[in-house]
Amino acid sequence: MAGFRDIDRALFPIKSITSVIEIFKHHLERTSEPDLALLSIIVGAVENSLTCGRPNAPVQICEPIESSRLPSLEYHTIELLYNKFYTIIKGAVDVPAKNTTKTQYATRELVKKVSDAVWNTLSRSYYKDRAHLQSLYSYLTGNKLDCFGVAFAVVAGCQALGFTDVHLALSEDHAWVVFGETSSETAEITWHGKGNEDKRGQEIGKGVAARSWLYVNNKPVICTRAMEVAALVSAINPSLNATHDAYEVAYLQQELLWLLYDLGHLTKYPMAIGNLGDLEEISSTSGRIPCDILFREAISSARNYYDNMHVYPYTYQGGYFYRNKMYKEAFESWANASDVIRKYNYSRDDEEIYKEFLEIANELIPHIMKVESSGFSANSILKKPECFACLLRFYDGICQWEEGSATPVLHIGWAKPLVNTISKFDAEVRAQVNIVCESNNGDNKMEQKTQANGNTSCLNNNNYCISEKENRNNTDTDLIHAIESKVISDENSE
Ligand SMILES: CC1(C)CN=C(N2CCN(c3ncnc4sc(CCF)cc34)CC2)S1
Repeated sequence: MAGFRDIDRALFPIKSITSVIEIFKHHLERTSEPDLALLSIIVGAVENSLTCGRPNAPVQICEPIESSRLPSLEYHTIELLYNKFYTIIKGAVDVPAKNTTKTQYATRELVKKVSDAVWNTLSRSYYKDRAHLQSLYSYLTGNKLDCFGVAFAVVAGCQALGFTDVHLALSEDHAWVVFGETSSETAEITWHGKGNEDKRGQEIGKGVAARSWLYVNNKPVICTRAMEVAALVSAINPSLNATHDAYEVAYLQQELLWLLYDLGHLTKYPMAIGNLGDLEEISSTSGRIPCDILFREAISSARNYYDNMHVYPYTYQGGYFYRNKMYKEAFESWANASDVIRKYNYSRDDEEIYKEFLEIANELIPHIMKVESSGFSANSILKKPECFACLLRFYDGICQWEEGSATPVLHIGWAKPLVNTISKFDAEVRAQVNIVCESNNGDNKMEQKTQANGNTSCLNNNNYCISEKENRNNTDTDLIHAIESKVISDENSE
């Protein structure tokens, strides 16, 4: 058990954000094994005291934020919780006496036993999606964890038992572990979504599940210990209520993400870079790179390390452009997000990303069209063929996502906003978009990623073209044809 080092002890009682950052700095810079349980308990306690604390707690006003006093966190409080965690985990697993010479690797049974130890000490029934259920502080004081929190607790438990080979694996909406001498073993350790039977102990989806977005085509973020610290920092939730954040918690999260960024621990973690971008957009840190660069770095990370199989980096960027009324750029980001999802088959485990695309298609894009078609300006996106091309690429990606899937994606609720949007572009603008039909030799979707000019809308002798896959053998072709016939009939009526 790593336990408390003197330096940690010396930093107690924790009275300010700065001292929390000092403890993280020490663990990240001076140890090979940052203590996941300790760090999670500390940030969980700080988050809890500032977001779920007593409503009439004394509010410091006009204090410099980093030194604003926290409700003091005593060393013995944290030590009690830390030892409670170790006792729970140690009690559930009889680990063979440490063999000093041979490194002991975890087994599937060991991982399952640690998962059971956490699982069986959770409250009987509680609202699993509530905020502030991600930390070991929540687990140890309230017996409640969300699905990410269970996965994190299992990895922290394995670390406490001395298994340095057990690491967190993260997709965009799920978490599991890798372990063993070559980290090639995988195991489910938490549940996913609502009403799904958990698959704890099983290997990660090999079959049809492997082609769903949920498992990111076997390109998950495989964490180091420091990236597991980045995951717990990303999971910090500053929300006070539906409309307000506790700004001290947001500041702590932002400063810790910059600490991890500077140490290089976010390089292969697109979502953590995106989270930092969101925080910087809200409140930029002077002397730091701007948030739009962070969103671009997240995309580069996903393209360089995860074969461009992650969607969220593009929706982080698209959301930023949308909030800042950069609508042409937003369309490009969303079309690029759609180019990722088209490579997958839709499965019922993919609800989260389905909701993301539904909101873009049926809320955000219609809002943009409304705003753009109310004022008349020569610079309007309705005059830009490249915007029309991006929208077609966006919708086409969703159609292709559905192709070959057991579960349908599109329904009539999608068609109305879609046709409304398309028909806002005049015929002479639409005429400038060349739909180039590309023959693909019927490879399944994942292999198509290396197509000649891919799916990007490109400038081609003054026309904008998007590649269109031939031999669409799918009912959704009707949708494309419906759009085309609608667009053509408009032409005839003009
Ligand atoms: C563009 C967005 C809608 C904005 N926030 C997003 N997220 C917020 C932060 N998220 C995350 N941030 C860091 N690490 C992880 S690991 C994970 C899967 C469950 F373990 C999710 C997630 C999930 C995605 S995507």
